[in-house]
Amino acid sequence: MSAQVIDGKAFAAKVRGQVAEGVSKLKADHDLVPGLAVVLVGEDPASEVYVRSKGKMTVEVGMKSVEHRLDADTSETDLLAVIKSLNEDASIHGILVQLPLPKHLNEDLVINSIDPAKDVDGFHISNVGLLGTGQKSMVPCTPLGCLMMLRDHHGSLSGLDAVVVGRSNIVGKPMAQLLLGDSCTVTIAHSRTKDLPDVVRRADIVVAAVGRPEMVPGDWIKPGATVIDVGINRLDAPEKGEGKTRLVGDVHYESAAAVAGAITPVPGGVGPMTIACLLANTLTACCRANGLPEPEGLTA
Ligand SMILES: Nc1nc2c(c(=O)[nH]1)N[C@@H](CN(C=O)c1ccc(C(=O)N[C@@H](CCC(=O)O)C(=O)O)cc1)CN2
Repeated sequence: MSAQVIDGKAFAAKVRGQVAEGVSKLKADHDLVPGLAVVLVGEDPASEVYVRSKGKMTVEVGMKSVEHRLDADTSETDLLAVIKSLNEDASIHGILVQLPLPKHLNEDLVINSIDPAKDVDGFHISNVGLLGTGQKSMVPCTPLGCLMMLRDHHGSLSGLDAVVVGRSNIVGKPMAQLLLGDSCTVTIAHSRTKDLPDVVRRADIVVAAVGRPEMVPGDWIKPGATVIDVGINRLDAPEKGEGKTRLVGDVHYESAAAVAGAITPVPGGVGPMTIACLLANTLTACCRANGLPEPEGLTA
């Protein structure tokens, strides 16, 4: 294995430390405490874990944490009423609705009912438009985390060829916008892209966010390229014992690590950066709401 492993867990801890410093300065200088509200509808086990972690880490960096846990059969009207009350609550600077939502709820309608200034996920249509036109916005947490790791590894990204494999609204599209903003030459590829291996082979930076376990093998990777694996796929692992599972990314780690210059592991790569960037966005939202300068190094 030759690639340098980009340690997302350690990087995320550093980002959370910077957020905690920013929070303590806000308290000392302005008597302000950023507040983050997380809304969970239903009992999806993975979502439960993520929401618990978000609440714990919010408190650890010194912010106010509020959780709204609603039944799986909650009506759209009731969910919108919760969001309206959070939009109007001056002690809340960030609102997040954990995804996926139960099927009977219209995800776009729900997300677009969040005050865009409090939309710390960056999923509101206004924030999507602002990011797409290069204006100040709230930036989706996972792509922001990837960008931070890439900037840290490369310094400047200017002129590099980047291929994003995946075209989701949550990761692929905003990731491409962020890389363009840093002057990369960006290709968005996906499962139907013609000659996908050759397209990926051109890239100095590969961001894999396609949601298919180990889809990108090492022989698609240009020697020395940086590989950011956004995938989190849980597979059965009978070799570890009955009922056991293991997590893999969208990249075949062993073969890719043998040729890449740098690579993020799964777990311990992009995943932990998602929550760290959520906290960074909440601090940013609080600063903006109060007309204060934004924290340095924590935004795009
Ligand atoms: N409203 C949102 N919903 C969802 C988002 C989001 O950004 N906003 N992203 C994902 C889930 N997610 C946060 O919500 C998230 C996913 C993964 C991790 C993480 O740290 N993963 C670990 C592995 C965890 C495990 O063992 O299962 C890792 O990769 O090391 C954090 C947050 C969907 N929903």
